[in-house]
Amino acid sequence: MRIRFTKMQGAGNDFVVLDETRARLGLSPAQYRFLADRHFGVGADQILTVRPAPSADVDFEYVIHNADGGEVEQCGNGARCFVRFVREQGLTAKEAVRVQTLSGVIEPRMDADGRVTVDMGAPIFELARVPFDAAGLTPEAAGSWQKWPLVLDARTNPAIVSVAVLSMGNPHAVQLVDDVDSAPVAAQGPLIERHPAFPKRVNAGFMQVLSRSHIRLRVYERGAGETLACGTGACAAVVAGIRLGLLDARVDVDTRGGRLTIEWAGGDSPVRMTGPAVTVFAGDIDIPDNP
Ligand SMILES: N[C@@H](CCC[C@H](N)C(=O)O)C(=O)O
Repeated sequence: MRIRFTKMQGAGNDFVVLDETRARLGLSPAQYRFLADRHFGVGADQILTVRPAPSADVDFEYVIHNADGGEVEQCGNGARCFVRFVREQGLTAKEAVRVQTLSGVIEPRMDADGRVTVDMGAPIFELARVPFDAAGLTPEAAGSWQKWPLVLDARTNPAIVSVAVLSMGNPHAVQLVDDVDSAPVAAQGPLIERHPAFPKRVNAGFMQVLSRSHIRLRVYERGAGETLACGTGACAAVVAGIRLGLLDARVDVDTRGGRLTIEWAGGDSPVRMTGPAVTVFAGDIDIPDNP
């Protein structure tokens, strides 16, 4: 099968974007993995698919697959690319689009300066909804909140890391580090991602606080490995930092791929994320039936 694709990136988190507004492509998990493959396919951290609105109160449906082929609930950097894509393809002229995702409705909006701001909805702290299984774990009080001590792996790496746990529609475990450059992202990331306390796996964030309005962040993403930036990871880290008493309501987040700005007023208010969204190139690719 030959398909048309667009390659996009937001702060270096890169995407293959597919238009299914007219017809479903019906790709299998193996075919998503093929598209994401950096040697045999196009190469991407996630595959984003645009589908027609499933109900009258939204403009589109936004479907997200990780590089490992698994479908997931949310992708923040992808949401910014999504609004640029639907406008550039002539699918809408709206500056703000309401988008149905697996985890609810979000609203990305084009800013006057070319960046995109997304209303990502409110963070979720109920452990069962993250989901996080705290059985046998004792929380440590921190700020107005709590952190959870996790033994990474009793056999191969018995180190204990202390993580804040929350969902931005997708699950996140955020830990504080002194220096993101020397943080053990490659060693700990896969162990946190698959820690048994997270039944749906988790995105593992490593946050260095520079001031109350500025952090540095690396994220080992579920289903994709370390990426140059993770939008929901940036939202989760800032929300965690605010609840831990370390950050103010507006924070610049420096990732390896660029800067995102995150705002959260607390409580049930939505998290707002601002950052870049760039079209890199478009093309056609032959996808094998059984890659
Ligand atoms: N890169 C994304 C997050 C993509 C999904 C994530 N890996 C998960 O499995 O939840 C972002 O910008 O938020």
